[in-house]
Amino acid sequence: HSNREMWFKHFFPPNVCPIDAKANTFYGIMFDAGSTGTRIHIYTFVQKSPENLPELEGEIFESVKPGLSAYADQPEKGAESVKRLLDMAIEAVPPHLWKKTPVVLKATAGLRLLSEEKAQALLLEVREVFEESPFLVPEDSVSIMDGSYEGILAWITVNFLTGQLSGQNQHTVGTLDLGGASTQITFLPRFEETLKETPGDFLTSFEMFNSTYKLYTHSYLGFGLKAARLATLGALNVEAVDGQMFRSSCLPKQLEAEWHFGGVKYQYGGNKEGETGFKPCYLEVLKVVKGKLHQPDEIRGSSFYAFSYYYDRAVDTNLIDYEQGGVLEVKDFERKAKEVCDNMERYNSASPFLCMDLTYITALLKEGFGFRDNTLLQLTKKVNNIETSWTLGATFHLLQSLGITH
Ligand SMILES: O=c1[nH]cnc2c1ncn2[C@@H]1O[C@H](COP(=O)(O)OP(=O)(O)O)[C@@H](O)[C@H]1O
Ligand SMILES: [Ca+2]
Repeated sequence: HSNREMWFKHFFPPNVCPIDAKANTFYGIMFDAGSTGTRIHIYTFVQKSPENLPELEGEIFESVKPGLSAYADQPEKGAESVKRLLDMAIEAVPPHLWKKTPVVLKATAGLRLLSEEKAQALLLEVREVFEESPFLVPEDSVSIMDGSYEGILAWITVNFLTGQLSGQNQHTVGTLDLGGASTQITFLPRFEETLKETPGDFLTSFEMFNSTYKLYTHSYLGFGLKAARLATLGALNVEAVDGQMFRSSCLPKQLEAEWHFGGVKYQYGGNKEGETGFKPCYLEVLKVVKGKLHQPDEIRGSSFYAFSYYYDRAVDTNLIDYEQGGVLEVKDFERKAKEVCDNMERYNSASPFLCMDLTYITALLKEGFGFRDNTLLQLTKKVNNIETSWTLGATFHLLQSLGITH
């Protein structure tokens, strides 16, 4: 007897308990093949009555590094990393539900940046792993996700978890996701002006939970934190990186090191002779973002939920607590960037990229999206113990398309 059945029996005498909790439990498995890692999210739902929406009961989460794109030339090995995670689902889902439990993998910017041929080879190998598993493999179960969906689905997740998608007075919140290779901004415009001023391909209508939302969303490929490092170093889209040394004023003066990303090896280092510190670093980073992003006026006055690398770098610099998260202003990132960049020796034990990363986040928020210094950012990793990731929104969408929910 599960805890849930005990919980029901607390309210109903055993003979009139209206729901067999076990018979109404179902699962969904969603893989996030990100540019820096692959993650499995196993969600448990309970349908308490046929009229109501199913309730999310819990999540099992596990991740591996590196991401699939690091296996660009060894697709079988990439698929093996997926199989190791899928084995967890075999343990977590009761055998009699395997056949009814859908498994889907969606890849993001890491695979978008690979050649079509290499990306397809990886996806094919993963599909074979899925076909050999006991789970339900829907059509198109393994694919590269469209960037606009990445933003929308994360927005659905956050607004579902914070209770904004149910009930009458909906005060939805905008979301900011900063991945390794791409970044997304998504919000529900409130002003007619915003809809008028926004390019058509930044607006997407989306139906979920019997409502239609016309969302502002865009995914900027190449503007993730790690892609931005390469852009700042001048190493993005460079053909022959071998033997080249990429230098930046955002790195410790004496540093010389190697870095692997997306299956490519880069050599990088500090400005041995020249300047280092926040000022020259900010100018370098500015070249990467200035004039490259659409700036909707409406966001200047609103607050946003921010996660992924916004969260990680805020934790690394003690701006927030790892477990609790917290509320920051845009200027807090700038203050930290100055502190780290102007005292690089002191922060040398952390990542050598800490100064560059914080400076990029500052420039992206201020000069990229056009946020104010005092714009509030709610830094969140989990809400009610569920990861804030597009994967939950994607699972709702999947269950809806399979007719499991409405
Ligand atoms: O389930 C999750 N919950 C919270 N953060 C996550 C989750 N999955 C990935 N992240 C964060 O996303 C960032 C990595 O981005 P990712 O590898 O997904 O690149 P991409 O989105 O550009 O493909 C890291 O900050 C990592 O902590
Ligand atoms: Ca991601």
